[in-house]
Amino acid sequence: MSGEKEKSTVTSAPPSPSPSSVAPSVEFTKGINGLQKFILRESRGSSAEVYLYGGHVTSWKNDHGEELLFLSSKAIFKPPKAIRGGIPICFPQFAGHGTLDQHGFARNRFWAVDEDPPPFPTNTLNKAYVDLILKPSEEDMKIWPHSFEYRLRVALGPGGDLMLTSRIRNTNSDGKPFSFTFAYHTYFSVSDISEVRVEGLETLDYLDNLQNKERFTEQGDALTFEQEVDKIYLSTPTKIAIIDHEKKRTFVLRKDGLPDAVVWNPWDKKAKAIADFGDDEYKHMLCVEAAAIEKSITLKPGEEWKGRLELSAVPSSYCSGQLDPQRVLQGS
Ligand SMILES: O=P(O)(O)OC[C@H]1O[C@H](O)[C@H](O)[C@@H](O)[C@@H]1O
Repeated sequence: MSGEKEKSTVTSAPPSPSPSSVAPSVEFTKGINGLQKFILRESRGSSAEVYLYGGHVTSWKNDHGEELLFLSSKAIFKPPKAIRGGIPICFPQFAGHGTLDQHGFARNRFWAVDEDPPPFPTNTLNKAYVDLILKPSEEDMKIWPHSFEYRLRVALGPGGDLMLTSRIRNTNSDGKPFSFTFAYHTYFSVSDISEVRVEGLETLDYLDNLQNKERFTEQGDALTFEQEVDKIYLSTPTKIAIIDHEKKRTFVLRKDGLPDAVVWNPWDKKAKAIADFGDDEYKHMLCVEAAAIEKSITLKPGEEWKGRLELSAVPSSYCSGQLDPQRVLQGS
């Protein structure tokens, strides 16, 4: 199959702020190995790519065309392997927290375009966005016997902010509730992991996946990285920052409905053991994953859960300490 354009749609037509700008647009095309993807473009030049396979965001670029997400050079765009990098969706199970395969199955299913999504409360003016939907197949129901509708909207705002909204509804007709755990497994691209600091998680409790999920309390300082890390921070604030000193760039995560945050970097030894991950690539990535893990989400038939993640990348004149938990709680 060729990489030819199949269809092009403009989702909104805002007034042009300058003669050089173009309206936000959404293009449906073929990506790697002929897998279908959407390219979202906003008027100032930033863009994002979303594959139907996995409902997976694989690229997010700022208005200078710089890639902000890490995607492994060894990523395999071939089902049933999940794509290594970008934003895999972990649903209905995070990692091995249950009987399903690692991270559940949403990340390696083909999603469909949601042609007629229920209304969103958020304003879509000036945004390029796409709505996807995942419903379980008969095979899926054999391993997870529940009927659901998972709607995902991926939107790119005029400033280049990337927004993911998940709406998951229990559509069981047998009257049964279901429970799930969840994560937006975001791989951020960083210049050098040893130059990176994470703010917003200091002093919090976490479960350490490298120590039998034992519970510890983080020290008072911002997180820095010198070795493998795989921790689930609990009851985290709605804002977390990843400060990349070398790039002079700060990523800000804002999240809603997602109390936990996983921080993962495999470091050198584990990197070598992951087939679709380059030996040295751990130096250039950090996963900070907005999640709901410690307390699973339970939905009765007809109930819907919403989990939202908003990512922005700003120049690092960003003040250290801005995400002091107390100040975040006070809303400053
Ligand atoms: O290799 P994957 O199945 O994509 O998982 C990659 C990583 O995901 C999460 O961050 C988990 O906390 C890690 O334990 C796991 O190694």
